[in-house]
This record gives sequence, C-alpha cells and structure tokens, in this order.
Amino acid sequence: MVCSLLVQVQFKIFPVNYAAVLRNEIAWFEKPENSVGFLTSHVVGDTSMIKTIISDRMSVIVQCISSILIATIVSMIVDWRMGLVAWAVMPCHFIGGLIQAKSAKGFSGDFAVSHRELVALTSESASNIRTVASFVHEEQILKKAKLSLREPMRISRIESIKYGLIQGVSLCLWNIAHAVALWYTTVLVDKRQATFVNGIRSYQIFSLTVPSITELWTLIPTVISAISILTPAFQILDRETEIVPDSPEIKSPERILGRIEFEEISFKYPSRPEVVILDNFSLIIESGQKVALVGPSGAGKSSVLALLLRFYDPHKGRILIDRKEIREYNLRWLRKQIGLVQQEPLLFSSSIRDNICYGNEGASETEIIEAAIEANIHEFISSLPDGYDTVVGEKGCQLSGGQKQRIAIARTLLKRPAVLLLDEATSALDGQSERKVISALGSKSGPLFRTTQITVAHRLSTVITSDVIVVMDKGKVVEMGKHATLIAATHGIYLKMFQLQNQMEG
Ligand SMILES: Nc1ncnc2c1ncn2[C@@H]1O[C@H](COP(=O)(O)OP(=O)(O)OP(=O)(O)O)[C@@H](O)[C@H]1O
Repeated sequence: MVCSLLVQVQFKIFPVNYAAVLRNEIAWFEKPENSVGFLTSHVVGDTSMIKTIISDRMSVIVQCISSILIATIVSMIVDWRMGLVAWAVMPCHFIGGLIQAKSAKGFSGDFAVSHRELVALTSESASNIRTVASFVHEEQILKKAKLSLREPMRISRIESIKYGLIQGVSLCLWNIAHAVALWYTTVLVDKRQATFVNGIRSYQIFSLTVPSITELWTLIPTVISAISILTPAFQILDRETEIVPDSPEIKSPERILGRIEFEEISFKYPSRPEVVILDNFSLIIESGQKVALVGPSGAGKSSVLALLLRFYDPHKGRILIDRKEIREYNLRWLRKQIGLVQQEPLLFSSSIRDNICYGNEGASETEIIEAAIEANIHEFISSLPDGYDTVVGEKGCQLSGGQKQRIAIARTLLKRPAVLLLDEATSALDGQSERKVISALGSKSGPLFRTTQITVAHRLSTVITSDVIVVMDKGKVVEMGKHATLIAATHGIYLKMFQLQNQMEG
C-alpha cells in the first residue's frame, strides 16, 4: 500500500518538476546555472534519483524497519532482558551509521556537480555539432570533459579510501555489539536468570535483526545523495517567478486592437545590469500600422520586441496595449495575441504539419494550407514525398534556413495574431521569395482583420513600404517617418544606411 502510493508520487514528481522549470521568466533561463545541459541533468537525474529512492530503496527501508520492530517484540516476549540488550547495543550501529552518512555526503555532492557539468557539455556540443565539426573541436571538448572529471575523480579516490575505513570501523562496532549480546546471554544463563534455550533463542532473534539494522545504515548514503541532489530541485520548485504567466486572472476582450505605446522606457538585461539597452525609449504605434525598426547592430531593436512579449520587464516606463499597461493583462493570453518570427526560428523535431499547427492545434487542413501559401512554402511542402507529414529533424535540421523561416512564418500566421513581430524574419529568403512573403504579410491588415506589424530589418528594401520607419541608435529613437521623408533629410542615419546598401547592391 505504502509502496504503491510512493510509486504514484514518483510519476507525479516529474511533471511537477518540469512545470516548475517552464514557469520561470526568460532571464532565469539565461543564467549559466540554468543552461540547457544543467536543466536536462536536473530533470532527468532528479527523476531517476527519486525512482531509485522510492521504487528500489523505500521498500527495503520499510522491510528493515518492520523486521527490527517484530524481532524486538518477539525477543522481549522470549526474554525481556535480552530484548533490552538488543536495544542497549543499538548505539554501536547508530554511531557506525552516522559516521558512514557523514562521509557519504561529500562523496555524492561531487558526483552530482560533475555529472551536471558533463551533461551540460554533452548537450551543448550535440546541439551545436555542425559548429563543433566545422572547427574540428572534438578533441578540445573531450579534454574539457576529462578536465571537469579530474578533480571529482581525485576527491572520490580519497573519499572511497576514507569510506572503506569507515565501513571497517562500523563493522567493528557491529561485531562488538554481537560480542556484548553473546556475553550477556552467557551471564544470564550462568546466573540462572534465563534458560539456555531462551537465551539462545533470544540471541538468534537479535542476530537476525542485525543484518536489517546494517542494511538500513547502508541505505543512508543513498538517502544522503538523494537529499543533496534533490535540494536544488526543491529550490526550483519553491522559486517565485518574477514575471508570473497566469497573473492577473482577469477576463480580457476576445482580441486586442493592437495600439501599442512605449512610454519613456529604460531597460537593462538582468544578466548585464551595467549596460543600458533602451534609454528613455518612446514610441506610439496605431492599431493596424506597419512599423519598421531599423538601425545599427546592437541598437536595441530586438529588445523592444522582447519587452512587448514580456520576456523581460523594463526598469522604468510603461508599455501600453490598447491604452492599458501590459502588466495588467494575463500574460499567457497576451502572448497568444502576439506572433513572433525570429531570424533563426526553431522548429521542433516533428512533422511540418505539427510545426505549422504549433500555436493553433485545432486548425483545419484548409487553414494550414492557406497559411503555408501565404508564407510561400506550400509548393515546396507539396513537392516532398510525405508532404505535410515530412519530419523536419531536430531543430528543423533537414531544411534550409529559408524553408525554416517560411514554415515559422506560416506557423505564426496560423495563430492569427493581432500583433505580428518580425525580427529579420525573411533574411534567409531570396529576393523573389521575400517579396512574395512581404506582400502576403502586408495584405494581412484589413478593416475586419487588423494586424499591427512591427518589423526589425537590416535590408531596407523590405521596409520601404512601412507606414512608419523608426531609426534606432544606442537604445534611442533618432529618426522617424516614412521612407520618402527620411531619405529627403540630409545627413540622416537612415539616408546613409540606404545609400550604403544601394551602393553594395549596385
Ligand atoms: N539576453 C541578453 N542578455 C544580455 N544582453 C543582451 C541580451 N540580448 C541582447 N543583449 C545586448 O543588448 C544589446 C541590444 O541587443 P538587440 O538584440 O536588441 O539589438 P539589435 O538592434 O536587435 O541588434 P541586431 O540588429 O544585431 O540584431 C546588445 O548590445 C546585446 O549585446
């Protein structure tokens, strides 16, 4: 009964642990201690450790405790003095066990850390295998892995010697306990306070109990390891996320209109608090407008999009959507209203259909095909032997950069977002494909179905038709207007960028 309950707990812990990881804000995932490898190691390692404790060890612990209790009661019934002796020598086992437990603590801690480092290294190199292979960096990775294991190996060698000695001491204490019990049996028999038969019976029962006690103590290192491994897991479970996805639980209108206002925003990334990214940034985007953010690399364009999705919160200023601060919207609901296509979109290792349906699982076949046509990828998908059922490989590795981008655009279009954020979303497409996609995206806004569009682009040819072009530099808006207005301004940054690109293309 107890064991079956514990097994159920074991299966419930994994989703709880995983949900606690996913609940955190983006900045938390950017900390080195929360890298993909470390988290994988945590989730997999913690779950298997819980399995070991609950399924394998817990039943042994329950068995040992019950056999000790039964043996004690029976030996008390046979001869109460002998029963008391069994308990009197218990400190010998107890002290032996304590010494073992103490030595095991450092032992397991080192293994946990080195194991996590190794998993982090493996997952990082496996997910970046093309970069690793092109730089012929395999040897260095192996060296790094060996290096990360060197210190734990040295420590564990010392610890295992210590552990062996300690095991010897605790066995010695166990033998002392036996000797005392046997000696006392002879004393009782000698003084005729117990019959020979009862003395032997009692001693036999005591002897049968000792293996259970010893086994219980040998399980202590496992339990200690579990505690040291599970402590960080519980820290993750207990952590309060800074940007709460389910709060506030207020009812929102069906669809936002898409008027966006950045009001004197100042922003620094939590991982780099000394660098100001956005400095008093203000911008109003009317519902249904097409706005382009352009400017030099590192100007803060993508950061503006990240703030709108509340991947981070600004330190100063407010962001309003439909004249209401975004913190007042339920975050999950808000994110469903916004579609983001990034420069290097990540596809999941499943079929093209599943990837397109990612934000809208209930979409019909017609809707999926419509979105693919708008993203100019339907023709390619139809030419594949398995069509929409083609599996794209891990992170979409079986597709070209441009195909990945177009599938990502289709995925976002299927979401029918009220606000569409395109961050260099067509940068990998050829000119003709790009024009088709951009014109399809441009036709998204109509009187019935408004989409506010914010495009971040380096290639200015893709944004010249925008309603407003915002030129950013060092986290500030430096120029703003239509393409014609901006190129008319002499000495403007936009004009310079435009001329430079024209020269390069010409
Ligand atoms: N997650 C992050 N943590 C810390 N700093 C970051 C992070 N992301 C971006 N930055 C820094 O913020 C600054 C602005 O980056 P951002 O990506 O917003 O610029 P950008 O204008 O979009 O650049 P690009 O055109 O090259 O994409 C850069 O200096 C960058 O190094």
